[in-house]
Amino acid sequence: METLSENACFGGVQGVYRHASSACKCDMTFGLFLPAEAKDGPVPILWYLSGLTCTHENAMTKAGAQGWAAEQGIALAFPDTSPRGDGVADHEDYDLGQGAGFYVNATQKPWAPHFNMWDYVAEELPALLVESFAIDADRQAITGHSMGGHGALTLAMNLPGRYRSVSAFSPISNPIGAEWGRKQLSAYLGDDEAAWAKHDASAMMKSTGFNGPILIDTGANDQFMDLLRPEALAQAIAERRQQATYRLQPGYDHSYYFVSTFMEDHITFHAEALYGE
Ligand SMILES: N[C@@H](CCC(=O)N[C@@H](CSC=O)C(=O)NCC(=O)O)C(=O)O
Repeated sequence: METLSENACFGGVQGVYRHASSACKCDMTFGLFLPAEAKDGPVPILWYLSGLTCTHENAMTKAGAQGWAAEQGIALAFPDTSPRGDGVADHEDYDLGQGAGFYVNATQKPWAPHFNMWDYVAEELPALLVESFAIDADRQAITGHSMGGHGALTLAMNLPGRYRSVSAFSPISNPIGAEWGRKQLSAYLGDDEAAWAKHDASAMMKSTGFNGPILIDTGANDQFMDLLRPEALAQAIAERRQQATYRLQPGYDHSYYFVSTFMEDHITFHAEALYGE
């Protein structure tokens, strides 16, 4: 693993690192914020999964998360959103290919050899972080924005016991029922929709749910509302009687101005779960 940068940040360190990924079969870059407490021993970690067009850098520089994480003594992981590089397939559309990995393991050409973001985020990167940094593997939580909110919710519901809490900012909530989802799931996973269900937060909520607290915020003025389909997930939460707080925030859109506004709430929410019994 190569250190690309390390900067003092709120008493801790904001680092950027690159490593050869076996899951994605290319070099991958990620950001990691370690609070001051990590000098004394392993700290809890909050994963932040980013949205379409993002790299590891967008949330790291725009979400305003480090100050709140430093107050709570929590590490923050910022993975990239897809494999990248000259030998990696891509598409001219901004919502397919590089920058749009959708947190699945692709089974279809030309994506299959590299687009394994599920394995990368669920297995490879956690193992690397626990091995290389002062991270407590037993205290993990996950959040994300838009495509990353979809990833956070589906990973949390598919991996019971892994994350103590899950939250999301304007998540893609029903990809089977919207163009932000059908396009990518058919490209990466093929036309058999049975393989899509584990990657649909509303379907997973109906079938499985989450054994822990959930917090979701979406801006009421979100310009992508019809693609996100929050109503499908809200209905599934209600039908399941799942423990959850689902808020529509008046006046807010899909941007990082919205994400940064509610970041304190989300980190406080995760801290309660990460430090509880
Ligand atoms: N290219 C489009 C839309 C891009 C966009 O809004 N991306 C969001 C995530 S959308 C869902 O996953 C984002 O986080 N962008 C990065 C940022 O720093 O804002 C357009 O430009 O309209």
